[in-house]
Amino acid sequence: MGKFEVLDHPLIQHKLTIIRNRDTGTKVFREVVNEISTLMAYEVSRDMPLEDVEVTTPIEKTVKKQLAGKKVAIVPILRAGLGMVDGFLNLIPAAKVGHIGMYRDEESLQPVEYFVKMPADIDQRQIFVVDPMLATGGSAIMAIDALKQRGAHSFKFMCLVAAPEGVKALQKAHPEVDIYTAALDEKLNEDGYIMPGLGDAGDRLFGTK
Ligand SMILES: O=P(O)(O)OC[C@H]1O[C@H](OP(=O)(O)OP(=O)(O)O)[C@H](O)[C@@H]1O
Ligand SMILES: O=c1cc[nH]c(=O)[nH]1
Ligand SMILES: [Mg+2]
Repeated sequence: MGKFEVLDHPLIQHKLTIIRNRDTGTKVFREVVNEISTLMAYEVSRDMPLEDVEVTTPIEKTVKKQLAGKKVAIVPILRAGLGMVDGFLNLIPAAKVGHIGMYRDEESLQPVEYFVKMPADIDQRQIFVVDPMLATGGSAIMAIDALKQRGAHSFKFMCLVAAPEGVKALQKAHPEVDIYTAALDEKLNEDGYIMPGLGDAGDRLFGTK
């Protein structure tokens, strides 16, 4: 079974409370999602492999560490996942970005895929799938299914708010995937929204409601 971690650093908790507030407008919402994503990227990159490298300081020659150059791809689930990309790239600027478009049918709550564009060497990359919300888990599961069909095999999933139902479903469908969230909320309501959650992440990021 992959990891399940709630990244509850005080700065992350504080910023998450700002975006939960219904009075927070689009501009601040977007900025704070970006900031939280950078903080989360710092946490989830803790186990990135290092290698020895020789470096000459002004004093002497020594052997120290550098990133081993493992290839990384960030895959946002559109639309809301887009809000997490720049924050991540702040720390891992050389990462490639793949996009997967998916919306949740309002009646059935089933995800519908509408776009996929991945880097050509996706099968060789450590993939960070990002989406602010893990609700029923349907979108995350279908996104990872789509990536596996294209040869990808190494995944971490990052969200801001998760419902217990979504975590369970994702763990059942893709047990090897590490899941990182900034908060584990209480449950889903009858419309499939996370309680207390933060509302519709895509609409709040892009001002579409
Ligand atoms: O876990 P699930 O039950 O599948 O729900 C989560 C999905 O719902 C939201 O997307 P939405 O369908 O609102 O699309 P949008 O990002 O374009 O707004 C959210 O960003 C996730 O992708
Ligand atoms: O609470 C929720 C659930 C799904 N998608 C969202 O954007 N918010
Ligand atoms: Mg939405």
